[in-house]
Amino acid sequence: MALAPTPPQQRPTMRHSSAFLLPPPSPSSSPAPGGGPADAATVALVVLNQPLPRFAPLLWSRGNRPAARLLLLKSFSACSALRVCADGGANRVFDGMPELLPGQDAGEVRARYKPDVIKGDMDSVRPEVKEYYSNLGTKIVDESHDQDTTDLHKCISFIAKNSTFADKSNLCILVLGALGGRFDHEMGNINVLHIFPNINIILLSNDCLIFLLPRTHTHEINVERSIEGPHCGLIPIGMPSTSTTTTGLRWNLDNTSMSYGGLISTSNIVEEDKVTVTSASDLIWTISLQN
Ligand SMILES: Nc1ncnc2c1ncn2[C@@H]1O[C@H](COP(=O)(O)OP(=O)(O)OP(=O)(O)O)[C@@H](O)[C@H]1O
Ligand SMILES: Cc1ncc(C[n+]2csc(CCO)c2C)c(N)n1
Repeated sequence: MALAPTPPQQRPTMRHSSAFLLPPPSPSSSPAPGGGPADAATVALVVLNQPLPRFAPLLWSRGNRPAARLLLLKSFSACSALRVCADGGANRVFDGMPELLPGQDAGEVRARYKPDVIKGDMDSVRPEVKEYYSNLGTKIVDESHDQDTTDLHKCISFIAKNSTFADKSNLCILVLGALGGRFDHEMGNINVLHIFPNINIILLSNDCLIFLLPRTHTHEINVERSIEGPHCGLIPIGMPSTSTTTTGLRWNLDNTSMSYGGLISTSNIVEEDKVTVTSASDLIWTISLQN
């Protein structure tokens, strides 16, 4: 017998925040308000084979300095506990980190930004990059036998199996370079959100971020208006939503149905610091990032 959907008023609330993108607080300032998935979350970083977003060094190295780590743990805890490169993503770290930090010695930067793992079908990582990181102790996981799942999918499976992240409710996976490239790859990356609906995965590019809002929860999205918005979208991918209700947007939905081929919410505008969303189907939330 099919279970009846949970009535909207009985769903637990899931809180989201992009506070992990804020510049690190200065030691003298009081902790940022924080909140959301990154609040006391363990963060894993996945780098894809796309130009590194400008905030890649910030997200990568937050956890390296003990003092900063402590401070951040109290505020928004965006320390990357595990850094995984999806195949050719390793080339992007090797080439891109020195480019993003031009005032610093390239060799020193390269050695500092060492991935923990390179995983994928290994048809894109350059041999010298693989050897360089392997010599520094990076774990290389060759899954060239699997030509049915994407490298991002392989990386998320790897992180999900890692015992450090036994408590999935406390895990936040930030995926760098997921958007703004080849459309088949972008769709594959968004599909991964639907394959792992119970893991908090955030797809990032320089221009926007995307995450899944599972239908099982009411969502409270704390908008960091100094760095994100105002443009946003709510999109049902894969199946229509018979009912979505929102607050905090210029064009709110009120028990409204959405479907591909019918109404979807694009070019919407965030009007309040907090946006709430309840929906009968899983939705994709996307918001612009300010440059
Ligand atoms: N142009 C792109 N746009 C968005 N995501 C990308 C793009 N290129 C790669 N990716 C992401 O980075 C991951 C690793 O990329 P890589 O190029 O190593 O994969 P690949 O399997 O060799 O790709 P393909 O053989 O289809 O070119 C991919 O699984 C995908 O998630
Ligand atoms: C129906 C179908 N379409 C495409 C592929 C190809 N493919 C999908 S993921 C992947 C690995 C990329 O690193 C490859 C080659 C497939 N296997 N099955």
